[in-house]
Amino acid sequence: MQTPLLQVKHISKTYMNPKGWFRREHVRAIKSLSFELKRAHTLAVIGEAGSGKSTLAHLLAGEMEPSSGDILLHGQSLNDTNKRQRCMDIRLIPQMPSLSLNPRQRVSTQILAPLVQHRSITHALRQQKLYGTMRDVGLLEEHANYYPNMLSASQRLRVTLARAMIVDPEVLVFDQTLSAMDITMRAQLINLLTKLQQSRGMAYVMIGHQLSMIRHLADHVMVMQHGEVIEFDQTNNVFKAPASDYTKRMVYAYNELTQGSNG
Ligand SMILES: Nc1ncnc2c1ncn2[C@@H]1O[C@H](COP(=O)(O)OP(=O)(O)OP(=O)(O)O)[C@@H](O)[C@H]1O
Repeated sequence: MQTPLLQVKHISKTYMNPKGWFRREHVRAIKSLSFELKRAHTLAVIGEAGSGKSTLAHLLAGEMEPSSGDILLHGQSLNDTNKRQRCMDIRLIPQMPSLSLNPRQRVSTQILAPLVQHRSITHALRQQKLYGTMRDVGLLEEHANYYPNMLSASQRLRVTLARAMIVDPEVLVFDQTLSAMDITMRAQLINLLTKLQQSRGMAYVMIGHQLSMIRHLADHVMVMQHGEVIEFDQTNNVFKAPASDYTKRMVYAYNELTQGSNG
């Protein structure tokens, strides 16, 4: 059997919060969580506030280490991979992508930033990658010279996507990126992400509650509660027969909304 692209094995994360002068409060944000993700597949992660979704996103992206357990890419533990390579393999798209852009830097500088550390790459190859990636996400070459405030919200999102993709990642993690978007932007993004996944084979982990996006993009849905997985199934099954109370409520509200707007 083929090794899955991403394997998360019994990871846990405990935060130590200072409490008073000498005491520390232990917050177990994630407790023994495991899942697998294949190449060109999408996993949606949903759950109540404080269930550990963002912590999972940051652990996957290597922004902090799990307290225990292991994360493997192509069967190799990310602990054994050097930090820089790891950050290129799994890229995080933040909650408010526009805010992650520097208003005083040109688009080209920001997209190229993750590549700049690679001194071995020639100028010609860098430019080729820059324009190729911009084209892939639907930006024009002339946008390279723009500053972020000269672009629309949708174009700024494309810049953050291009910045993540310039190092050819295997996995993109979206940490509630889509929650603040309007319907038109979401529809554009669904098309773009589907196209990019087909052409590049990237896997996506999508954290958030946008059930319309999940329905269109996700192969599987994972539901978290108190740092644990309470439901994991194919997207169709979750929509047809949600198992947990949380998912039942979400799917019921979604059906009310969509059937209401159709009828
Ligand atoms: N940096 C931190 N230091 C201490 N505790 C934290 C930290 N980040 C998160 N927590 C705690 O860990 C738990 C999980 O938080 P997390 O943000 O991962 O959940 P979430 O599901 O993403 O929530 P939300 O949907 O509200 O963003 C919560 O109890 C939270 O208070």
